[in-house]
Amino acid sequence: MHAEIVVLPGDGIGPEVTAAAVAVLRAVGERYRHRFTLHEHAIGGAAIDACGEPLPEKTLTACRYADAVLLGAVGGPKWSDPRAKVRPEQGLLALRKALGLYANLRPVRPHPATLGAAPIKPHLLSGVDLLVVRELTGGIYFGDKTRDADSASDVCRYSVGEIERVVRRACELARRRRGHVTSVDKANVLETSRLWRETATRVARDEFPDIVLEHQLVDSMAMHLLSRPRAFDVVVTENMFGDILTDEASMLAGSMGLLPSASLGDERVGLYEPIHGSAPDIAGRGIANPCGAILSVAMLLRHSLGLALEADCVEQAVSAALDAGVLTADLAPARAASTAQVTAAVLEHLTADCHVAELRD
Ligand SMILES: NC(=O)C1=CN([C@@H]2O[C@H](COP(=O)(O)OP(=O)(O)OC[C@H]3O[C@@H](n4cnc5c(N)ncnc54)[C@H](O)[C@@H]3O)[C@@H](O)[C@H]2O)C=CC1
Ligand SMILES: CC(C)CC(=O)C(=O)O
Ligand SMILES: [Mg+2]
Repeated sequence: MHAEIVVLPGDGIGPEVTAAAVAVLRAVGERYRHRFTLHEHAIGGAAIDACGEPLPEKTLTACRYADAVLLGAVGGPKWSDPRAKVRPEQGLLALRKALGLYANLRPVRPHPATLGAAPIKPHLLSGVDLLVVRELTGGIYFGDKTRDADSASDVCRYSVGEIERVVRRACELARRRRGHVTSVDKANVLETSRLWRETATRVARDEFPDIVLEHQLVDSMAMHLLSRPRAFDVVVTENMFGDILTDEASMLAGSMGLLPSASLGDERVGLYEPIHGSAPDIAGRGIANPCGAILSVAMLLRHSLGLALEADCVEQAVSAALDAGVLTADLAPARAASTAQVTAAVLEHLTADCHVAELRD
């Protein structure tokens, strides 16, 4: 197949992990004879430096016409002055909104080789397989903001339609999994959460009678995620709660650097990025974990290009590299491999022993 893919490396470790992901994408193209045409564009701080804005028109136009977008991360101290008029993060938020990517899928599946890196008892982690579906284009990140000398405000707003479509997406995904959805809100305090809960209940009852829906308040959910993570299948929640809970959930896997994501809407184009940020504390040292970015390539192949076998293959190659003990410093500080070494190990397994390869050849 032929696909046009826009690559947005961004800032900090963004370009480092994106280079790894692109190497894997190119290897998949060569191995299975697909023609992936890659177009690199600027976003975030890099775009502010190049042309004064975090999401240049040229970048947005390229993304609109692409089959998929692969992104690293944006932001960093260089652009974080509180008085700054433009911020790298605005570019990413604007891109998600412009492409209508309202459902952010963040799977969490601890790998046996990284259980030791998780600050959680291993017996709680075996069998954990959860999928957080985070609403991505509404809520407090997108509400009106005010600021004067001694006060500030951020408005959190959700419409029924915004809640319905993401809950529907979560229920559809649950149907292909274990049929259980946990909707997370703060309905004991927030009006937006009361609307969220009412809407989720109605959508599940009327359209998904086969799905078991439960509700959980976000504060206790933060605890349950760590104390009984096996209890969850699909978790659906609003934008900010999902952002925070998934960084927490990354500790089930052992590192923020391991988790991928797919941001989807109703159109074909999807945006694929690791859940982590630009990690300024380790940027430029060649030690970032590229697995979250590489696994985002697997999600891109599966969700935007319909290449499920190739996606499985990438996931198997990452698992094989982890099994072989090729781990970056976030997972194995005492015997750390570099970003390049982990990428090389993934590429080696991808071409050497991917069983899916034989199936298709
Ligand atoms: N999607 C995006 O582009 C996101 C951007 N950000 C931005 O990133 C910047 C830094 O934010 P932080 O709060 O420090 O969050 P962060 O996710 O960049 O880093 C948090 C911690 O995790 C570590 N870490 C993250 N990714 C890693 C990887 N692949 N390998 C090894 N270690 C990794 C970092 O070294 C750091 O100690 C900020 O400007 C923030 O706004 C934050 C989250 C998402
Ligand atoms: C705009 C981003 C910085 C928000 C975030 O932390 C994320 O999407 O994970
Ligand atoms: Mg985040």
